[in-house]
Amino acid sequence: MLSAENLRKAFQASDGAVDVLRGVSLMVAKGESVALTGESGSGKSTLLHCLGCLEDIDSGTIFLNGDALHDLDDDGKSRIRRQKFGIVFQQLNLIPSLTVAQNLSFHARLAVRENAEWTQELADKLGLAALLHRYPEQLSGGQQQRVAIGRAIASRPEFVLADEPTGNLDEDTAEAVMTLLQDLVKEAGAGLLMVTHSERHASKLDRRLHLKNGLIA
Ligand SMILES: Nc1ncnc2c1ncn2[C@@H]1O[C@H](COP(=O)(O)OP(=O)(O)OP(=O)(O)O)[C@@H](O)[C@H]1O
Repeated sequence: MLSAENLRKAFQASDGAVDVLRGVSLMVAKGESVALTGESGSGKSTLLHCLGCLEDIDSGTIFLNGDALHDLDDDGKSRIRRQKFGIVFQQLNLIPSLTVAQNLSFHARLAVRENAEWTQELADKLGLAALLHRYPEQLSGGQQQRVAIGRAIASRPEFVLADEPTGNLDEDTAEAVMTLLQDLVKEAGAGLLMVTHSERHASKLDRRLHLKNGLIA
């Protein structure tokens, strides 16, 4: 289970401090898929980054299956990120100099959990089997998004954090990619917290959390 209690996070911008998270508490169970919605600028990406140890919090607690993430130093945070989380970023962050196959197994290799059979199974399920030797720039937007999803799941994470994984895709492709993501996460028995602007996608997940004025509404 991933749980956060009273998370606070402010940024110092050139025009003053921005209080983004003002006491956020939430819980996502293992195997549960939860949508994170909220207006643009409400702090969805910030919350995801804080939960995934990519951004330091000002105060509050974050626990993943009993481990306190808020107490970890930078090395500890990197280790947890590698071992426990699969993260799909808004800007996919595929590595341009690596092939699709190498991108798919990149995080699994870092987590020392590379498994050729599982990676091949993912490539088949994601419709990437014929593209394994291509480079990211030789793929369509939807194909790149599927590689980013496969890469996040290849390391068999306990939790997948996805920041609008279907942004920039047309409705039909987005729908197909979403279904794949949900199926793969369920099959892996992982939890999913997914930022989305789409009512339709949010309604397909088990539950929804809505961020408003720095709090879960
Ligand atoms: N590094 C930063 N420095 C200063 N302000 C920041 C920084 N990162 C984010 N912010 C501010 O924090 C607020 C929340 O940003 P965030 O990206 O988390 O929102 P969001 O809900 O994900 O938005 P969107 O739906 O548009 O992607 C915004 O007001 C943004 O301007």
